[in-house]
Amino acid sequence: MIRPLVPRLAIIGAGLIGSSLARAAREKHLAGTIVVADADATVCARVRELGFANEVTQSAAEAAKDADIVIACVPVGASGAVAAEVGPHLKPGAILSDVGSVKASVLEAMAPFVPAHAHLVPAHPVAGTEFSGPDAGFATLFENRWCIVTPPEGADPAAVDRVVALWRAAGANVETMSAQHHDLVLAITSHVPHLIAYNIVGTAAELEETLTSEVIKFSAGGFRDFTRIASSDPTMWRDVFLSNREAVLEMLGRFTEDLTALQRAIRYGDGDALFEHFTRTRAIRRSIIEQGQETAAPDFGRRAAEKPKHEQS
Ligand SMILES: NC(=O)C1=CN([C@@H]2O[C@H](COP(=O)(O)OP(=O)(O)OC[C@H]3O[C@@H](n4cnc5c(N)ncnc54)[C@H](O)[C@@H]3O)[C@@H](O)[C@H]2O)C=CC1
Ligand SMILES: O=C(O)C(=O)Cc1ccc(O)cc1
Repeated sequence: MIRPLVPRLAIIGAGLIGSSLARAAREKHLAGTIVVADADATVCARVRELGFANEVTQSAAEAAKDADIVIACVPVGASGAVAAEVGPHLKPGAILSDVGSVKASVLEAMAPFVPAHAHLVPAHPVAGTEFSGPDAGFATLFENRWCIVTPPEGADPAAVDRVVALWRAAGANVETMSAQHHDLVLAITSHVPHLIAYNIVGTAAELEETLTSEVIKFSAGGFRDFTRIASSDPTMWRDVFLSNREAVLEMLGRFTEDLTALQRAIRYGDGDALFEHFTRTRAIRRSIIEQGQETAAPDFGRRAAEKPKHEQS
């Protein structure tokens, strides 16, 4: 029998990302044993019904015992608590990782709890949906998507290689960078766009009653896409903005300045400025499509086949 990539894989948090990773690991035979822990008893019961784990427990500590790789798949604000719980139970050579959308603060929160005989190798699969919970996951979520690995300075190269190998085997393309750089890039590519969506949908919801109902009735194209993003999990996104405060504020500052420039062009009827701006942004969209990361559909990076069944039309 071929030895699996990870003899014992522990996944802490069985929501969208944790359950997708467990499903991918199961379908692709990446782990000898998949142990799933979730603090929520209802989630544990559902994971047992769905059957993508070999063992299910409410105790992260129990799941971490004897595990080769432990991956925290919880909101970033809970990653320190998970590290504190599993840290004392990590065996020599074990790797603690995560999937959080923010990296520097997660590294800072988890590092103090990782014993000298274990390794901390954080990661972020840049793939997801607006849905949460164990039913929302699917095995192909990471297929041909990026996973960014952010090893701390002096990380053990063999431990980093094992995390990279796991994500590649789950279908992802992997790139390595510092946690700080990750947070700056993701602030503009993911965090600020989510904030814009939350904001515009909030603005529409607070218009006069008749106008709001027309917004809902005629919502198509742009606004409809924003409502999808703005329905993402409130706990997860609260934690993202509180954890990546500096980078988000930096990018929001630049965004606001550029928005003011567009506002001025509209006010003064500067068609050339608007045309030049829209031409530049169109080119960016085209280069994303050419790199094969996006379909032409306005769907924030997801291909139809990657959507959960209930979403496919
Ligand atoms: N949703 C998305 O599209 C993406 C999310 N991420 C990151 O993945 C992480 C998880 O996100 P989702 O899977 O969407 O969340 P989710 O809300 O679907 O699942 C999180 C699970 O963690 C459990 N949990 C919370 N605190 C816990 C604790 N202390 N111990 C054990 N279990 C605990 C919850 O009960 C829940 O079942 C977040 O850090 C998020 O930033 C990364 C990429 C995409
Ligand atoms: O649903 C979408 O469009 C997303 O953007 C999903 C997503 C959310 C958070 C991440 O850190 C990565 C991907």
